[in-house]
Amino acid sequence: MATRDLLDEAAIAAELDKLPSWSRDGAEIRRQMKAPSFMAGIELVAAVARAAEDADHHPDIDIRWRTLTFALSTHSAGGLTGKDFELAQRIDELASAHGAE
Ligand SMILES: C[C@H](O)[C@H](O)[C@H]1CNC2=NC(N)=NC(=O)C2=N1
Repeated sequence: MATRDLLDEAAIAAELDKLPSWSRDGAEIRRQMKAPSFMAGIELVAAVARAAEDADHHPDIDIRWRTLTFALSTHSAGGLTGKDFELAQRIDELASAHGAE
């Protein structure tokens, strides 16, 4: 898959099937999670920030005490691409490692 290409509806549905914690919201996918504590959430956000820099792909992040919401979209392509789903998978791994669910 050329990860920067916009995905069609069938491809988006197939990718979402693999990421049950994520939901579609128009041109974005989003996941909300709860960290064990405020500081654990902040440390998770820092780990996601490092992954985002590595990928040169950056989520929108909302922090409300222990509740974190991550939203992904490829702004340069005007919608969802493979880059969004790759980073979503990485965020899931980091969330598990930080005890967020
Ligand atoms: C130049 C650089 O690659 C772009 O600005 C990147 C940076 N991070 C990005 N993040 C996201 N989510 N979408 C983008 O289109 C995007 N573009």
